[in-house]
Amino acid sequence: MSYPATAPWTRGEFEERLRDKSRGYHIHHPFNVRLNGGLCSPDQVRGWIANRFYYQSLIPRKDAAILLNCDDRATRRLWVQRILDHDGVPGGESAGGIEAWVRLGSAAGIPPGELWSLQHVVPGVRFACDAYLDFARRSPWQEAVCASLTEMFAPRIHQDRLAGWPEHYPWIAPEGLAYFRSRIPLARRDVEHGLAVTLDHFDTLERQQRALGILQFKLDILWAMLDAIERAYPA
Ligand SMILES: O=C(O)c1cc(C(=O)O)c2c(n1)C(=O)C(=O)c1cc(C(=O)O)[nH]c1-2
Repeated sequence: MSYPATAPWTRGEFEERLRDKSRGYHIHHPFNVRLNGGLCSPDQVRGWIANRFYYQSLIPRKDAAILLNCDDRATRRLWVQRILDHDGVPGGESAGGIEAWVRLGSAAGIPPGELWSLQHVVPGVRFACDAYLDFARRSPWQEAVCASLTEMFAPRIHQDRLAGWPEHYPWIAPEGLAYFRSRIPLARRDVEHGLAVTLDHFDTLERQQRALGILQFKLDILWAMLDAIERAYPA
């Protein structure tokens, strides 16, 4: 039996190609390699935390843009949890991911007001994060879901931080690292859902190739953020 050259990849093959994109993840960026290898100065670590705060602060707005564009109730019911994970629920069990990031900043010596002021956010980081929010606003919701799939690769980078930072950066109070610990199960849960949406929606070869392009766009955002941070906080 012969298949036309344009037959879509099987689900397994498509997923493998998506996962293969890990090779371009920011875990391999020279700045991250130095950061998780214990080679960054306190100013560089603080610069990274303060700049990444902008990304964290936009994530729930990005997820709200997906909800706005999503006409599928079943998806919205699952997706709304992501906003609560980051913003927290008043009186709830967890203060939320953004608050946990603020605590990371405090543990590293950055007062909350200084983080919230965004005074340390450099233009390249701002542009990159804004591009992600803008993409989620303007694209079909399934494409924005696909862009979130860099989270497939995130548990490893969080684990690297948990494993290395206490020894490399003993001046950071250990309770500040709680954000990284909290994200590992949440990222796995999010990816399970995001991957199911992506494997269902991108069901022709052309669409599957588009999905790989979207994932590359998101990898580029994360990479460009570290390029900008590296430039702002030279060794
Ligand atoms: O620390 C990291 O390297 C990292 C990367 C990513 C990512 O790959 O987009 C996310 C996160 N962290 C993260 O904490 C997070 O909540 C998150 C949400 C999303 C998303 O696209 O919806 N990515 C990420």
